[in-house]
Amino acid sequence: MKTVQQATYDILRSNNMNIIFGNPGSNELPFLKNFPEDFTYVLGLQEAVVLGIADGYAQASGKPALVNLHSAAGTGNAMGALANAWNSHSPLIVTAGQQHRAMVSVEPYLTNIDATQLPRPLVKWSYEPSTAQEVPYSISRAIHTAMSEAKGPVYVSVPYNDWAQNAEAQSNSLLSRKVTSRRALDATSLQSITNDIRMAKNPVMILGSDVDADDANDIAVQLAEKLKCPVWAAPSTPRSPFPNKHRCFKGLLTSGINSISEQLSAHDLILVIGAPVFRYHQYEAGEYLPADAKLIHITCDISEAARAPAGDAWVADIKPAMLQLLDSVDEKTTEMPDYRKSPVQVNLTSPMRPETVFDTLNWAAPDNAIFVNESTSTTAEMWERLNFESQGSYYYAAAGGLGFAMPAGVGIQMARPDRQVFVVIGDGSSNYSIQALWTAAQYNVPVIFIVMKNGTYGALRWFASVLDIGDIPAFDVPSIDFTKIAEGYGLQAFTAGKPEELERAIASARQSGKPALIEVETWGALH
Ligand SMILES: Cc1ncc(Cn2c(C)c(CCOP(=O)(O)OP(=O)(O)O)sc2=O)c(N)n1
Ligand SMILES: [Ca+2]
Repeated sequence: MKTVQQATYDILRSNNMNIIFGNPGSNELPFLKNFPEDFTYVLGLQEAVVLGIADGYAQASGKPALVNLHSAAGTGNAMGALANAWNSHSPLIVTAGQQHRAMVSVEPYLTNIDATQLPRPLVKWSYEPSTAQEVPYSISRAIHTAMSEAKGPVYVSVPYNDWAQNAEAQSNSLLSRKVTSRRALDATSLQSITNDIRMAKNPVMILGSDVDADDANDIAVQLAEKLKCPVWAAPSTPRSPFPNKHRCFKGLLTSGINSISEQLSAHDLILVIGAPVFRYHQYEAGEYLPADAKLIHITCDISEAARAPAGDAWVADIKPAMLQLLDSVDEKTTEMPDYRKSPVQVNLTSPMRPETVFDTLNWAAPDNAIFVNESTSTTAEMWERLNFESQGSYYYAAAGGLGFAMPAGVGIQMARPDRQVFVVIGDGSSNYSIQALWTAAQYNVPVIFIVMKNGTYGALRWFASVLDIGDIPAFDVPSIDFTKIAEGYGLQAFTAGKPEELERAIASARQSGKPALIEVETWGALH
């Protein structure tokens, strides 16, 4: 007779989930007892790190990831990271240990009070099984829910005495289950969209992270070349849906209601695929669409479709829908868009400008490098100067929650050992989950962290100017030595003040095959 713990590990095995990302407390120990040889436990020193690593791993591998947190306190620490995972449709099965089933209602020490409420609304499903025998069924349901489009995190709270109970023999039926959801556009919808595209004189495509998540960037290129249309990445996109040096690519769409309408005012058809309409940032009054423009929205997420403020939406899985469009639209006879002007080389000043850092990094990085961005005031320059040419080459915090990039970089590098991962992060953002450096060192995950040290919360200074706030006492973050912090966590560290120093540090880090942190002093408010 299998225990609930053994039945659960069998379900994880049958779903090819043999890594557990976690940080344990006493409630989780029975789940980890006699830890199976064929599983790996990846320890993060704080739960935002744990969930961030799992998020990066799940996004870069396309596989569901199992997270194991400690009761309410652990779940609470992970909520910021969960907001990012929710917005990036990351398939995370977040489990948390609950107190002993016999005394939960008494609320003893380490109780996860009203456990299923805590992670809402940032999970697709949240459950605490009513009996120990339900646990394997709940874990199986959690995996298939997380993996069905739109993918997303789920939460299961498990009382710690459940794991040693006997599982139902018939729970073995869960091991062979496959749940597949691959929804294409029905014929009528496809016909309607194809007609609108045929009638359009000047279409534009806005692409989002779900294009990259569904491995459809190459289809996006074929579609853009067939339609001869410009392509923008959706505002604040957390992944790169299109090669950013392609002649059709025009950059990151702006993020104000009115500014977006102005930016797209020349177009009579706006085709949005794999992104919400839209992830606005600073509020601006104005029209959601340019006059006389029609918006067509194809998304895998029914909530994105329902909440959009304008346009017509179709819910379908991204790759199947794009293949149908590619097959059914007519080739346009207009001219192909021109390449964007190449960015000018910025004069070498000391300290380096971000542009100089990015040009140097782009030169030193291998072609299929992966960049994880959390240098919030330099995102535009990054999109201008780094190469996001291949699938899965760029990641960013989908809910804008800082503390994503360092752990996600570790998870992405674990998922993609064949590609070099660079985390490019501000000196402010570096403090939100810096404990990820320890996990990189301990598990020898050779990610390279580049800290852009301008001594200030640069993006907040920009936002303050937009909102006409003036100065506030919470802008500057001077006097942090990230090399000492990195060395304290067991990581090799370098400083770089000039391009040649940055090149040398990157080369040394890559030759070592070990993780490294490079602190780069860059131009900022304190200069
Ligand atoms: C968890 C969390 N806390 C605070 C913020 C607010 N915030 C903060 C504090 C930013 C400044 C980041 O500064 P940085 O040094 O990392 O990068 P830049 O100097 O390039 O802006 S950007 C931003 O949205 C946030 N997004 N997420
Ligand atoms: Ca900064």
